[in-house]
Amino acid sequence: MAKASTHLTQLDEWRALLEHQASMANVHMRELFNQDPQRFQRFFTEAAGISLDYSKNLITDDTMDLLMALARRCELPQRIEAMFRGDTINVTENRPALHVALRNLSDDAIEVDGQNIMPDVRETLARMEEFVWRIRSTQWRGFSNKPFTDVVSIGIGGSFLGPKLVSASLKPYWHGQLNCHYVANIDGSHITEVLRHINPETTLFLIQSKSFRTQETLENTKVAREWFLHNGGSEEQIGKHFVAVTAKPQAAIDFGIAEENIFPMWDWVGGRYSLWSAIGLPTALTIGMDNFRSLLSGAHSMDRHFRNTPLEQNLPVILALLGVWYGNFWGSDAHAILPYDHYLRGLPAHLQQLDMESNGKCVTQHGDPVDYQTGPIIWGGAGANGQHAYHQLLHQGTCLSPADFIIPLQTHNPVANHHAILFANCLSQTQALMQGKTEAEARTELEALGLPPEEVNRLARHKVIPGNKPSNTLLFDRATPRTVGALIALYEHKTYAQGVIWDVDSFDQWGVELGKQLGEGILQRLQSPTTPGSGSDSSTDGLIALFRSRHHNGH
Ligand SMILES: O=P(O)(O)OC[C@H]1O[C@](O)(CO)[C@@H](O)[C@@H]1O
Repeated sequence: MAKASTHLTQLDEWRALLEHQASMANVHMRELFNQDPQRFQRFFTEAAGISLDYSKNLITDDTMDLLMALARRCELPQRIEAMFRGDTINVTENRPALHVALRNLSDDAIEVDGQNIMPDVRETLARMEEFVWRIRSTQWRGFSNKPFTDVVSIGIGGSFLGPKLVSASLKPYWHGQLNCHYVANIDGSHITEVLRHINPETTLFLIQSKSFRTQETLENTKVAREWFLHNGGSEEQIGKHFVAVTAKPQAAIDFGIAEENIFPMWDWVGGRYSLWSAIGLPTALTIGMDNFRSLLSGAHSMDRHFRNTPLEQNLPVILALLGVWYGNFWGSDAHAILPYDHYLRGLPAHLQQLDMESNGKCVTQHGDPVDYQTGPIIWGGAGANGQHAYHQLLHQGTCLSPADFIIPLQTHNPVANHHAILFANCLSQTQALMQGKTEAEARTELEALGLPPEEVNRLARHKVIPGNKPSNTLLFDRATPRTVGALIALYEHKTYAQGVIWDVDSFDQWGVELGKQLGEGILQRLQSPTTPGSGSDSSTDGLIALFRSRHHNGH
């Protein structure tokens, strides 16, 4: 068990980091690079096909030593082992978090309650394999005997973001005849827009819900079912077109899904860690099972790295500790994810759920309030697009948001000189963030343009860029199933490692429940004028009345 967290800020290791930060407060990264020509080599490491340059951070060797000491004091190596061993690390839900078992390609057994879970994992993979083969080879067809052309995955949160990200990341590996769509939102426009473009005869619906009681997913499934029945399908043919993935098979059966069309999930997989399970079926259908297994093997090599590599060379641990450094010692409360790869543009959205749902916590795993910052706001978007939008704030704004720049060395689409230009853009951003531009440099530039002295004086300060803004550069050869698997697993482990330092339960998500509870009562009041419950608060009452007034008026 980790050090009791109310004392985290009292630890000698924590205090040492506070003192060290004070000594670093006026150091500029430019100087650090000037002083040490080996800085890149010193702060560069690789694992599982992913390279990490973390030299453009506000760190010295001492910083890393002190961060590693904190990690050891928080028993990070023991906690990593506890996760792989299947200990009950999700303490509030009283279960392990064993997404690593889903990609365990070794012969090692992994036990939950004394039972080896690997046979179930392998059997499910074999079932997926057969199912994927039957659909892709057109053995399994729609009700009019036509091969499937479209897969619609209905799910939300972890039952949506992970598979959607992987499908999009691996678009070059898609089956030419099979299109994949995702429906998540309860906003009726989402499913309307998807249904508008597909044919019920050739569409397969995958209902993805670990709990099988998520409102958005169940309501969208009802709409899909009605649409199917009103457009040529019949009750008897539902079995050909509706498949579910869930840890609650009875709920899916009660809902009308045929028992043989249900793929299992398990309590020991968290929703946001579930893309490696049968929740990955839409991905497997689009990229094929061989590629899906390569995805798992990429993640598995990152797992082995995380488990077996000393903290000093451990990629997820390094990223985690850098996040702790900025969040807890430099006052940063945001972290940007900037993939310079069109196919990986969904990465910020997936990592938002992964990180913010995992570490957005204000009590420790023992239930004590924390007196330090936990998970940051994760945000971001595709580069180079962001350079023409929010990078201004990164360069000259007042908030500190360290950023991960993520870029492949090679592209799947060598169009003209695009990849070299993209790469240059990525590097120029990290360089600009690091070195900035001094007032003297700004003046020299303006003078070189021949501007009169008063114009130089007026503009120089606006052109100053402070620099000293931290970034990581993550590289891999190309977005292949293996590298994408390793990259996502890297962030999963980073998230867990930070949760260990902050002593939170990274695998529960009680915070999302209150909105769901309140939503039920509000829905009743929106729909029924006789439902009591007014007087909750004037804002909510007023907004409910406004909605009802529009609906009474027939809008
Ligand atoms: O797969 P389910 O049970 O439908 O849940 C979907 C998502 O909802 C959440 O529980 C949050 O509301 C996520 O953790 C989960 O990924």
